[in-house]
Amino acid sequence: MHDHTPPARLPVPLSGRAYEVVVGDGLLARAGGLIAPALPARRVAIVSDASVAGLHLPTLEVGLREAGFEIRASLTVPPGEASKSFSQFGTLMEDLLAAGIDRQTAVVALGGGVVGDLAGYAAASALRGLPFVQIPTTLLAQVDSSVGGKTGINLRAGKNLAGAFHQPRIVLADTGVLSTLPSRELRAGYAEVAKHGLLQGALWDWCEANGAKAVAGDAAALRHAVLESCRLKAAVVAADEREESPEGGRALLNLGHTFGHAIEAECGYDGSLLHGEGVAIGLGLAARLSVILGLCEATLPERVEAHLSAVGLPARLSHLPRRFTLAALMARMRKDKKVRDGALRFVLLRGPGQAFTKDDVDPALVEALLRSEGAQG
Ligand SMILES: NC(=O)c1ccc[n+]([C@@H]2O[C@H](COP(=O)([O-])OP(=O)(O)OC[C@H]3O[C@@H](n4cnc5c(N)ncnc54)[C@H](O)[C@@H]3O)[C@@H](O)[C@H]2O)c1
Ligand SMILES: O=C(O)C(=O)C[C@@H](O)[C@H](O)[C@H](O)COP(=O)(O)O
Ligand SMILES: [Zn+2]
Repeated sequence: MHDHTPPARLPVPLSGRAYEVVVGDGLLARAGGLIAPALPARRVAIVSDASVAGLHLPTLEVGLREAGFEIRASLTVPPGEASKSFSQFGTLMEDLLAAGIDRQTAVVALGGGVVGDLAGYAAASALRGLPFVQIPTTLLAQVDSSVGGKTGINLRAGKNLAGAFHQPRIVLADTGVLSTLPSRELRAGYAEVAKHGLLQGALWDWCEANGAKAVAGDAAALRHAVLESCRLKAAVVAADEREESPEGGRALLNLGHTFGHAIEAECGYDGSLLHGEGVAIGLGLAARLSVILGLCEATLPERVEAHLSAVGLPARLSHLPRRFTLAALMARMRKDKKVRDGALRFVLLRGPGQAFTKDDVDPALVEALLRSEGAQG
Protein backbone atom coordinates (compact mmCIF):
# COMPACT_ATOMS: atom_id res chain seq x y z
CA MET A 1 0.00 0.00 0.00
CA HIS A 2 1.67 3.21 -1.14
CA ASP A 3 1.38 6.62 0.51
CA HIS A 4 0.09 8.98 -2.19
CA THR A 5 1.55 12.17 -0.70
CA PRO A 6 3.44 13.82 -3.59
CA PRO A 7 7.25 13.65 -3.28
CA ALA A 8 8.96 16.59 -1.60
CA ARG A 9 11.97 18.14 -3.33
CA LEU A 10 14.61 19.67 -1.07
CA PRO A 11 17.38 21.69 -2.69
CA VAL A 12 21.04 21.33 -1.71
CA PRO A 13 22.18 24.76 -2.94
CA LEU A 14 25.87 24.17 -3.70
CA SER A 15 27.25 26.64 -6.16
CA GLY A 16 27.90 24.82 -9.47
CA ARG A 17 26.87 21.46 -7.99
CA ALA A 18 23.34 22.12 -6.73
CA TYR A 19 21.07 19.08 -6.55
CA GLU A 20 17.78 17.91 -5.11
CA VAL A 21 16.84 15.36 -2.48
CA VAL A 22 13.52 13.83 -3.55
CA VAL A 23 11.61 12.26 -0.65
CA GLY A 24 8.50 10.14 -1.21
CA ASP A 25 6.98 6.68 -1.40
CA GLY A 26 7.30 4.54 -4.54
CA LEU A 27 10.21 6.44 -6.14
CA LEU A 28 12.19 3.33 -7.16
CA ALA A 29 9.56 2.36 -9.71
CA ARG A 30 9.76 5.84 -11.28
CA ALA A 31 13.52 6.28 -10.88
CA GLY A 32 14.37 6.66 -14.57
CA GLY A 33 12.09 9.64 -15.16
CA LEU A 34 13.20 11.25 -11.90
CA ILE A 35 16.97 10.99 -12.41
CA ALA A 36 17.26 11.50 -16.19
CA PRO A 37 17.11 15.33 -16.07
CA ALA A 38 20.06 15.36 -13.63
CA LEU A 39 22.35 13.16 -15.80
CA PRO A 40 24.38 13.56 -19.01
CA ALA A 41 23.17 10.23 -20.49
CA ARG A 42 20.63 7.46 -19.87
CA ARG A 43 23.39 5.02 -18.98
CA VAL A 44 24.13 3.67 -15.49
CA ALA A 45 26.02 1.09 -13.46
CA ILE A 46 24.12 0.13 -10.30
CA VAL A 47 25.97 -0.78 -7.09
CA SER A 48 24.09 -2.44 -4.26
CA ASP A 49 24.60 -5.01 -1.53
CA ALA A 50 23.36 -8.57 -1.87
CA SER A 51 20.47 -8.17 0.63
CA VAL A 52 19.16 -4.92 -0.81
CA ALA A 53 19.55 -6.22 -4.37
CA GLY A 54 17.41 -9.25 -3.53
CA LEU A 55 14.63 -7.02 -2.24
CA HIS A 56 14.67 -3.87 -4.38
CA LEU A 57 16.96 -4.14 -7.42
CA PRO A 58 14.31 -5.57 -9.81
CA THR A 59 11.96 -2.62 -9.11
CA LEU A 60 14.77 -0.14 -9.76
CA GLU A 61 15.86 -1.88 -12.95
CA VAL A 62 12.31 -1.80 -14.33
CA GLY A 63 11.95 1.85 -13.27
CA LEU A 64 15.14 2.74 -15.14
CA ARG A 65 14.52 0.68 -18.30
CA GLU A 66 10.99 2.11 -18.58
CA ALA A 67 12.60 5.53 -19.09
CA GLY A 68 15.03 4.19 -21.71
CA PHE A 69 18.07 3.69 -19.45
CA GLU A 70 20.78 1.23 -20.43
CA ILE A 71 22.06 -0.63 -17.36
CA ARG A 72 25.72 -1.45 -18.04
CA ALA A 73 26.05 -3.52 -14.84
CA SER A 74 24.28 -4.33 -11.59
CA LEU A 75 27.08 -5.05 -9.13
CA THR A 76 26.73 -6.23 -5.54
CA VAL A 77 28.99 -6.33 -2.49
CA PRO A 78 28.39 -8.34 0.70
CA PRO A 79 26.10 -6.54 3.17
CA GLY A 80 27.73 -4.84 6.15
CA GLU A 81 30.43 -2.42 7.23
CA ALA A 82 33.26 -4.78 6.28
CA SER A 83 32.54 -3.95 2.62
CA LYS A 84 33.88 -0.42 3.11
CA SER A 85 37.37 -1.83 2.52
CA PHE A 86 40.23 -1.39 0.08
CA SER A 87 39.69 -4.88 -1.28
CA GLN A 88 35.98 -4.31 -2.05
CA PHE A 89 36.86 -0.89 -3.46
CA GLY A 90 39.45 -2.45 -5.79
CA THR A 91 37.10 -5.19 -6.96
CA LEU A 92 34.33 -2.66 -7.55
CA MET A 93 36.61 -0.39 -9.62
CA GLU A 94 37.76 -3.31 -11.77
CA ASP A 95 34.16 -4.50 -12.24
CA LEU A 96 32.98 -1.01 -13.21
CA LEU A 97 35.70 -0.70 -15.83
CA ALA A 98 35.07 -4.24 -17.09
CA ALA A 99 31.42 -3.30 -17.58
CA GLY A 100 32.45 -0.74 -20.18
CA ILE A 101 31.60 2.50 -18.38
CA ASP A 102 32.55 5.86 -19.84
CA ARG A 103 32.50 9.36 -18.33
CA GLN A 104 28.80 9.77 -19.11
CA THR A 105 27.84 6.57 -17.23
CA ALA A 106 26.38 7.37 -13.83
CA VAL A 107 27.10 5.19 -10.80
CA VAL A 108 23.83 4.56 -8.94
CA ALA A 109 24.16 3.52 -5.28
CA LEU A 110 21.16 1.46 -4.17
CA GLY A 111 21.56 0.68 -0.48
CA GLY A 112 22.54 1.96 2.92
CA GLY A 113 25.46 4.12 3.95
CA VAL A 114 27.96 1.35 3.26
CA VAL A 115 26.98 1.07 -0.40
CA GLY A 116 26.64 4.86 -0.73
CA ASP A 117 30.09 5.57 0.77
CA LEU A 118 31.82 2.79 -1.20
CA ALA A 119 30.09 3.39 -4.55
CA GLY A 120 30.49 7.15 -4.12
CA TYR A 121 34.24 6.77 -3.62
CA ALA A 122 34.41 4.56 -6.72
CA ALA A 123 32.39 7.17 -8.66
CA ALA A 124 34.81 9.87 -7.49
CA SER A 125 37.81 7.81 -8.60
CA ALA A 126 36.87 5.85 -11.74
CA LEU A 127 38.01 7.75 -14.85
CA ARG A 128 38.72 10.61 -12.32
CA GLY A 129 35.05 11.18 -11.64
CA LEU A 130 31.70 9.85 -12.82
CA PRO A 131 28.21 11.25 -12.27
CA PHE A 132 26.78 9.75 -9.10
CA VAL A 133 23.20 9.07 -7.90
CA GLN A 134 22.23 8.12 -4.36
CA ILE A 135 19.18 5.88 -3.83
CA PRO A 136 19.36 5.35 -0.05
CA THR A 137 17.45 2.38 1.35
CA THR A 138 18.16 2.62 5.11
CA LEU A 139 16.85 5.27 7.48
CA LEU A 140 20.47 6.21 8.20
CA ALA A 141 21.22 6.75 4.53
CA GLN A 142 17.98 8.67 3.93
CA VAL A 143 18.48 11.05 6.86
CA ASP A 144 22.25 11.44 6.57
CA SER A 145 24.77 9.59 4.41
CA SER A 146 23.17 10.11 0.97
CA VAL A 147 23.33 13.90 1.33
CA GLY A 148 26.49 16.01 1.42
CA GLY A 149 29.01 14.17 -0.72
CA LYS A 150 31.23 12.49 1.89
CA THR A 151 32.34 9.16 0.41
CA GLY A 152 34.99 6.71 1.52
CA ILE A 153 36.19 3.51 3.10
CA ASN A 154 37.68 2.37 6.40
CA LEU A 155 41.37 1.65 6.95
CA ARG A 156 42.98 -0.49 9.65
CA ALA A 157 43.79 2.84 11.33
CA GLY A 158 40.11 3.76 11.59
CA LYS A 159 36.77 4.84 10.13
CA ASN A 160 36.46 6.72 6.85
CA LEU A 161 40.17 7.49 6.70
CA ALA A 162 40.34 7.28 2.88
CA GLY A 163 37.77 9.02 0.75
CA ALA A 164 36.71 11.99 -1.32
CA PHE A 165 34.07 14.66 -1.41
CA HIS A 166 31.91 13.75 -4.41
CA GLN A 167 28.40 15.16 -4.51
CA PRO A 168 25.55 13.18 -6.04
CA ARG A 169 23.60 14.65 -8.99
CA ILE A 170 20.33 13.72 -7.27
CA VAL A 171 19.16 11.75 -4.20
CA LEU A 172 16.01 9.59 -4.32
CA ALA A 173 14.83 8.73 -0.80
CA ASP A 174 12.01 6.23 -1.34
CA THR A 175 10.49 5.98 2.13
CA GLY A 176 8.49 2.90 1.05
CA VAL A 177 11.63 0.73 1.04
CA LEU A 178 12.05 1.30 4.78
CA SER A 179 9.23 -1.23 5.34
CA THR A 180 11.70 -4.08 4.66
CA LEU A 181 14.44 -2.70 6.93
CA PRO A 182 15.17 -4.79 10.08
CA SER A 183 14.16 -2.91 13.24
CA ARG A 184 17.72 -2.86 14.65
CA GLU A 185 18.81 -1.00 11.48
CA LEU A 186 15.85 1.40 11.76
CA ARG A 187 16.87 2.23 15.34
CA ALA A 188 20.52 2.68 14.34
CA GLY A 189 19.49 5.15 11.65
CA TYR A 190 17.35 6.99 14.17
CA ALA A 191 20.52 7.83 16.16
CA GLU A 192 21.50 10.25 13.37
CA VAL A 193 18.00 11.81 13.56
CA ALA A 194 18.50 12.33 17.31
CA LYS A 195 21.92 13.86 16.51
CA HIS A 196 20.25 16.26 14.07
CA GLY A 197 17.67 16.99 16.77
CA LEU A 198 20.39 17.95 19.26
CA LEU A 199 22.04 20.15 16.64
CA GLN A 200 18.84 21.87 15.56
CA GLY A 201 16.82 22.21 18.80
CA ALA A 202 13.14 22.10 17.80
CA LEU A 203 13.80 18.75 16.13
CA TRP A 204 15.03 17.40 19.49
CA ASP A 205 11.64 18.25 21.04
CA TRP A 206 10.01 16.43 18.12
CA CYS A 207 12.31 13.45 18.72
CA GLU A 208 11.39 13.20 22.39
CA ALA A 209 7.68 13.31 21.47
CA ASN A 210 7.73 11.20 18.29
CA GLY A 211 10.93 9.13 18.18
CA ALA A 212 9.15 6.01 19.41
CA LYS A 213 6.71 6.25 16.48
CA ALA A 214 9.59 6.60 14.01
CA VAL A 215 11.44 3.51 15.28
CA ALA A 216 8.14 1.59 15.21
CA GLY A 217 7.96 2.30 11.47
CA ASP A 218 5.19 4.94 11.43
CA ALA A 219 5.27 6.31 7.85
CA ALA A 220 4.40 9.92 8.72
CA ALA A 221 7.00 10.05 11.50
CA LEU A 222 9.66 8.58 9.21
CA ARG A 223 8.84 11.05 6.44
CA HIS A 224 9.13 13.93 8.93
CA ALA A 225 12.46 12.58 10.24
CA VAL A 226 13.86 12.27 6.71
CA LEU A 227 12.63 15.70 5.58
CA GLU A 228 13.79 17.62 8.63
CA SER A 229 17.14 15.82 8.77
CA CYS A 230 17.83 16.50 5.09
CA ARG A 231 16.73 20.12 5.46
CA LEU A 232 19.22 20.62 8.30
CA LYS A 233 22.02 18.71 6.59
CA ALA A 234 21.53 20.52 3.25
CA ALA A 235 21.85 23.91 4.97
CA VAL A 236 24.99 22.90 6.92
CA VAL A 237 26.65 21.35 3.85
CA ALA A 238 25.79 24.31 1.62
CA ALA A 239 27.47 26.65 4.12
CA ASP A 240 30.65 24.56 4.61
CA GLU A 241 30.84 21.76 2.03
CA ARG A 242 34.35 20.56 2.89
CA GLU A 243 34.33 21.02 6.67
CA GLU A 244 36.73 23.94 6.55
CA SER A 245 34.92 26.53 8.66
CA PRO A 246 36.81 27.54 11.82
CA GLU A 247 33.43 28.28 13.45
CA GLY A 248 32.16 24.72 13.59
CA GLY A 249 30.30 24.53 10.29
CA ARG A 250 30.04 21.02 8.88
CA ALA A 251 32.14 19.59 11.72
CA LEU A 252 29.05 19.98 13.90
CA LEU A 253 27.52 17.04 11.99
CA ASN A 254 30.22 15.00 13.74
CA LEU A 255 28.46 15.37 17.12
CA GLY A 256 28.96 12.06 18.95
CA HIS A 257 31.30 10.74 16.25
CA THR A 258 34.71 11.34 17.90
CA PHE A 259 33.73 8.81 20.56
CA GLY A 260 31.43 6.80 18.26
CA HIS A 261 33.99 6.16 15.51
CA ALA A 262 36.61 5.09 18.07
CA ILE A 263 34.21 2.59 19.66
CA GLU A 264 33.08 1.34 16.24
CA ALA A 265 36.64 0.83 15.01
CA GLU A 266 37.53 -1.05 18.22
CA CYS A 267 34.57 -3.38 17.59
CA GLY A 268 36.06 -4.32 14.22
CA TYR A 269 33.19 -3.65 11.75
CA ASP A 270 31.84 -7.17 12.29
CA GLY A 271 28.20 -6.17 12.82
CA SER A 272 28.42 -6.35 16.61
CA LEU A 273 28.12 -2.55 16.79
CA LEU A 274 26.38 -0.61 14.01
CA HIS A 275 27.49 2.91 13.11
CA GLY A 276 24.30 4.43 14.52
CA GLU A 277 24.73 2.50 17.77
CA GLY A 278 28.25 3.92 18.13
CA VAL A 279 26.85 7.39 17.43
CA ALA A 280 24.17 6.92 20.12
CA ILE A 281 26.82 6.11 22.74
CA GLY A 282 28.87 9.01 21.41
CA LEU A 283 25.96 11.42 21.88
CA GLY A 284 25.66 10.42 25.54
CA LEU A 285 29.43 10.82 26.02
CA ALA A 286 29.46 14.23 24.28
CA ALA A 287 26.70 15.40 26.63
CA ARG A 288 28.64 14.07 29.64
CA LEU A 289 31.84 15.81 28.50
CA SER A 290 29.84 19.04 28.07
CA VAL A 291 28.74 18.80 31.73
CA ILE A 292 32.29 18.05 32.94
CA LEU A 293 33.44 21.22 31.17
CA GLY A 294 30.65 23.22 32.82
CA LEU A 295 29.03 23.99 29.49
CA CYS A 296 25.49 22.70 29.95
CA GLU A 297 22.93 21.73 32.57
CA ALA A 298 23.83 18.63 34.58
CA THR A 299 20.55 16.99 33.50
CA LEU A 300 21.36 16.95 29.76
CA PRO A 301 23.18 13.57 29.67
CA GLU A 302 20.33 11.81 31.51
CA ARG A 303 17.85 13.43 29.12
CA VAL A 304 19.81 12.34 26.04
CA GLU A 305 20.49 8.84 27.34
CA ALA A 306 16.89 8.36 28.53
CA HIS A 307 15.56 9.17 25.07
CA LEU A 308 18.05 6.97 23.26
CA SER A 309 17.36 4.08 25.65
CA ALA A 310 13.60 4.59 25.25
CA VAL A 311 13.90 4.01 21.49
CA GLY A 312 16.03 0.89 22.06
CA LEU A 313 19.51 2.26 21.40
CA PRO A 314 22.58 1.69 23.56
CA ALA A 315 23.33 5.06 25.19
CA ARG A 316 26.33 4.30 27.43
CA LEU A 317 29.55 2.35 27.00
CA SER A 318 28.43 0.02 29.79
CA HIS A 319 25.35 -0.94 27.71
CA LEU A 320 27.65 -2.92 25.38
CA PRO A 321 28.66 -6.51 26.19
CA ARG A 322 32.35 -5.88 25.48
CA ARG A 323 34.94 -3.84 27.40
CA PHE A 324 37.30 -1.26 25.93
CA THR A 325 40.79 -0.19 26.93
CA LEU A 326 41.33 3.48 27.54
CA ALA A 327 44.62 3.59 25.60
CA ALA A 328 43.00 2.04 22.52
CA LEU A 329 40.07 4.49 22.51
CA MET A 330 42.37 7.49 23.02
CA ALA A 331 44.69 6.32 20.21
CA ARG A 332 41.68 5.97 17.87
CA MET A 333 40.46 9.46 18.73
CA ARG A 334 43.88 10.94 18.01
CA LYS A 335 43.46 9.75 14.39
CA ASP A 336 40.12 11.56 14.04
CA LYS A 337 39.99 13.86 10.99
CA LYS A 338 38.93 16.80 13.18
CA VAL A 339 42.29 16.76 15.02
CA ARG A 340 44.09 20.09 14.52
CA ASP A 341 47.80 20.52 15.22
CA GLY A 342 47.74 17.30 17.21
CA ALA A 343 44.90 18.46 19.52
CA LEU A 344 41.61 16.58 19.88
CA ARG A 345 38.58 18.57 18.73
CA PHE A 346 35.14 17.75 20.12
CA VAL A 347 31.63 18.82 19.21
CA LEU A 348 30.00 19.85 22.49
CA LEU A 349 26.60 21.11 23.62
CA ARG A 350 25.39 24.06 25.66
CA GLY A 351 21.95 22.48 25.20
CA PRO A 352 19.74 21.18 22.36
CA GLY A 353 20.22 23.54 19.40
CA GLN A 354 23.47 24.94 20.81
CA ALA A 355 26.37 22.83 19.52
CA PHE A 356 29.88 24.11 18.90
CA THR A 357 33.40 22.76 18.40
CA LYS A 358 36.11 22.98 21.06
CA ASP A 359 39.77 22.16 20.41
CA ASP A 360 41.39 22.78 23.77
CA VAL A 361 39.81 19.93 25.74
CA ASP A 362 42.23 18.50 28.31
CA PRO A 363 42.79 14.81 27.32
CA ALA A 364 42.97 13.95 31.04
CA LEU A 365 39.30 14.94 31.40
CA VAL A 366 38.35 12.75 28.44
CA GLU A 367 40.30 9.86 29.95
CA ALA A 368 38.61 10.35 33.33
CA LEU A 369 35.20 10.34 31.63
CA LEU A 370 35.91 7.15 29.69
CA ARG A 371 37.30 5.47 32.81
CA SER A 372 34.17 6.43 34.78
CA GLU A 373 32.11 4.87 31.96
CA GLY A 374 33.98 1.57 32.25
CA ALA A 375 37.02 1.87 29.95
CA GLN A 376 39.92 -0.06 31.44
CA GLY A 377 43.44 1.12 32.11
N1 LIG B 1 28.77 9.76 4.02
C1 LIG B 1 28.16 10.21 5.09
O1 LIG B 1 27.89 11.40 5.23
C2 LIG B 1 27.75 9.24 6.16
C3 LIG B 1 26.84 9.65 7.14
C4 LIG B 1 26.45 8.73 8.11
C5 LIG B 1 26.94 7.42 8.07
N2 LIG B 1 27.79 7.06 7.09
C6 LIG B 1 28.27 5.68 6.97
O2 LIG B 1 27.14 4.87 6.68
C7 LIG B 1 27.42 3.52 7.10
C8 LIG B 1 26.22 2.94 7.81
O3 LIG B 1 25.14 2.94 6.91
P1 LIG B 1 23.84 2.05 7.20
O4 LIG B 1 23.48 2.15 8.62
O5 LIG B 1 22.86 2.41 6.15
O6 LIG B 1 24.38 0.57 7.02
P2 LIG B 1 24.39 -0.47 5.80
O7 LIG B 1 24.62 0.19 4.52
O8 LIG B 1 25.33 -1.54 6.23
O9 LIG B 1 22.91 -1.05 5.82
C9 LIG B 1 22.48 -1.73 6.96
C10 LIG B 1 21.93 -3.13 6.65
O10 LIG B 1 20.60 -2.99 6.17
C11 LIG B 1 20.43 -3.73 4.96
N3 LIG B 1 19.44 -2.98 4.19
C12 LIG B 1 19.62 -1.79 3.59
N4 LIG B 1 18.46 -1.33 3.11
C13 LIG B 1 17.53 -2.27 3.37
C14 LIG B 1 16.15 -2.35 3.15
N5 LIG B 1 15.45 -1.36 2.59
N6 LIG B 1 15.50 -3.48 3.54
C15 LIG B 1 16.19 -4.48 4.16
N7 LIG B 1 17.50 -4.44 4.44
C16 LIG B 1 18.16 -3.33 4.06
C17 LIG B 1 21.79 -3.84 4.36
O11 LIG B 1 21.90 -4.97 3.54
C18 LIG B 1 22.68 -3.92 5.60
O12 LIG B 1 22.74 -5.26 6.03
C19 LIG B 1 28.65 3.60 7.98
O13 LIG B 1 29.76 3.10 7.26
C20 LIG B 1 28.83 5.08 8.23
O14 LIG B 1 30.18 5.43 8.43
C21 LIG B 1 28.22 7.95 6.13
O1 LIG C 1 28.21 14.55 6.74
C1 LIG C 1 28.94 14.81 7.68
O2 LIG C 1 29.75 15.76 7.64
C2 LIG C 1 28.92 13.98 8.91
O3 LIG C 1 29.75 14.15 9.79
C3 LIG C 1 27.85 12.94 9.02
C4 LIG C 1 28.21 11.74 9.89
O4 LIG C 1 26.98 11.21 10.37
C5 LIG C 1 28.91 10.62 9.12
O5 LIG C 1 29.03 9.50 9.94
C6 LIG C 1 30.22 10.98 8.48
O6 LIG C 1 30.66 9.96 7.61
C7 LIG C 1 31.30 11.20 9.48
O7 LIG C 1 32.29 11.93 8.83
P1 LIG C 1 33.83 11.77 9.08
O8 LIG C 1 34.37 12.92 8.31
O9 LIG C 1 34.06 11.86 10.55
O10 LIG C 1 34.23 10.45 8.53
ZN1 LIG D 1 27.34 9.25 11.26
